[in-house]
Amino acid sequence: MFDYRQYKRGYFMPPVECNDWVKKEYIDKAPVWCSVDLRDGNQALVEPMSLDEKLEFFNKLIKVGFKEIEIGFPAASETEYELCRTLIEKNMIPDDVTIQVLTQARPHIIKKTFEAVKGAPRAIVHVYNSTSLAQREQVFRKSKEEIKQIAIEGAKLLKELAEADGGNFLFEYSPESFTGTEPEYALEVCNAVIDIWQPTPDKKCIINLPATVEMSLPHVFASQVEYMSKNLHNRENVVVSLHPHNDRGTGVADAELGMLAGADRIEGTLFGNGERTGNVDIVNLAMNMYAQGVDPELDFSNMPELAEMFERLTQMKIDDRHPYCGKLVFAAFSGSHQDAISKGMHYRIEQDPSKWTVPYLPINPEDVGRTYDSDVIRINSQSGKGGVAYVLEHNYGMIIPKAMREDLGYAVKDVSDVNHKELAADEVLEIFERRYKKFTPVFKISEVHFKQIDGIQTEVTIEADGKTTVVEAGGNGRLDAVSNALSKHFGKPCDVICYEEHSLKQGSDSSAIAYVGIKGDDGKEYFGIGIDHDIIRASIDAVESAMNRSMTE
Ligand SMILES: CC(=O)SCCNC(=O)CCNC(=O)[C@H](O)C(C)(C)COP(=O)(O)OP(=O)(O)OC[C@H]1O[C@@H](n2cnc3c(N)ncnc32)[C@H](O)[C@@H]1OP(=O)(O)O
Ligand SMILES: CC(C)C(=O)C(=O)O
Ligand SMILES: [Mg+2]
Repeated sequence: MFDYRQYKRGYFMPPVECNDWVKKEYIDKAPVWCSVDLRDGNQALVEPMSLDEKLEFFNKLIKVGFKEIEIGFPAASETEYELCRTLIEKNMIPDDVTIQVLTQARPHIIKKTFEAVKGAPRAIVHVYNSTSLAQREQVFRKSKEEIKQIAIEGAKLLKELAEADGGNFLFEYSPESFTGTEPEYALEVCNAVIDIWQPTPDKKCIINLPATVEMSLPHVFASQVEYMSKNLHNRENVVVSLHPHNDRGTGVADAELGMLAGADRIEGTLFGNGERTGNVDIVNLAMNMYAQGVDPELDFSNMPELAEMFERLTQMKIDDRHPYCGKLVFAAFSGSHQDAISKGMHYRIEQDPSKWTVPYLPINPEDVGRTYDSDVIRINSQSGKGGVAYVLEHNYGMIIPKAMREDLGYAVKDVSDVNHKELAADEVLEIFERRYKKFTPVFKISEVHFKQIDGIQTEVTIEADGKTTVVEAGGNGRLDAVSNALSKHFGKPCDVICYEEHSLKQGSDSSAIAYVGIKGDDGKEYFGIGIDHDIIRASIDAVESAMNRSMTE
């Protein structure tokens, strides 16, 4: 049954209008980031991570720059508990990093959690209970007052056990399923918790507003967050945290608008792993800030390494289109995009290499450990001359003359179209060489001699149809003299309309490439190339190839 009438909107608007967040244009400061990869991410995996895998993940999160890391739900399993004990007992928690542990608001689970964090240099104990209408009615079958009592009792027990332990603990409370909870009621429960904890500037508490299930447009969530942020007790000593999930595919928008609405902290995961459609993707969020010139306070400069670790340990796959990280997110196959990117890259070098404004690429791929050569301009049947020229320039140092690009562009895309596949750089090179140099010729020039009398006089030895002929001709330069010799011998025009050359490699073994275009007797342009250590030889080869093309096409 595919019937939309069985559904209705399950969220509640705040009792008063809350839309000050609309007036803020962008996020100008990184929030406090809390990774929940090892808890929410882990609990959603087909095979939760082992102790060693979690330790590797933890160390990588530290390397990226996370200062708060929810390491698990210690009462859930031996592995979760052991991770906690290992990090504490082996002094693996850096001084500027705080671990966080999650517990239900149930006494035996809270007690077990405190046993797990005993001796931690610092720890956030995160307690939650569900407050939504659906869960109150269906799961707990309790009244609003009874559900509030669960939160109150949990909050009291946290305070009591922390005081008894004397350790360095901070508290966090989540009205789980906040998005399905009436905002006035969520506020009432959170304020009851704050009133118990009595946070101070030195010991703030965290109120975490989860979009446990994302239920609304992001602006609705932002209004709910603003309502909470404006009405929480002791607000200056409360860190308002968000924990968006991505059920509607707008977890990132929830987090961003929620920050505009007053949130100070974000809980999320790398690449958006997590329950169902995932937690909010912190890589995406942080890179969105980065791409607008705001310091995200996380370092994603080696995205390929991070992605490799993530895929290996979680056995999840990062989509090819995943923002800032997927294999294809910097790739341009289409001609007009390639042309603009290629021109934008040159413009940047000419104008100000310290600024990035290249069209179609929100960030410089090199910033996240990607390369221009293999990641950006890729060739298939949608590609154009600019892209093909870019590939040859960036991979082989060949600067294809403008006049030749269209002819080459169509030749390359035709191959891709016929074979129905992307072409790698070496395949583009092969097409280029086959078209302009390595094809079966009508004739060959086996010898050339020059004399400098009244300009240049030449003797060109031409081999065609099994015959060898020496042709004499003159010209105002070597290339002109050779093209005149060819024209004389074959009785066809060989007018050079384009000639460019440049060296290909630096150093003693440097070779040169020459590009020649001629106009044939049909008025069409034909191109050839020559590559040799001797630039004269390279240019003669190029005109020979161009003339041959005009006689074979
Ligand atoms: C949105 C989230 O991601 S929340 C985090 C979810 N993560 C997990 O659950 C992973 C780890 N969890 C576990 O390993 C287990 O659930 C445990 C070990 C914590 C508890 O297991 P169990 O004791 O078997 O109970 P279970 O999780 O099924 O909970 C059921 C009972 O706890 C109650 N309960 C569930 N959550 C809470 C809560 N946050 N606060 C208070 N009571 C709760 C339920 O109402 C139910 O009560 P009942 O026995 O009276 O019917
Ligand atoms: C425990 C809470 C914060 C949670 O994971 C959620 O509500 O999604
Ligand atoms: Mg969650």
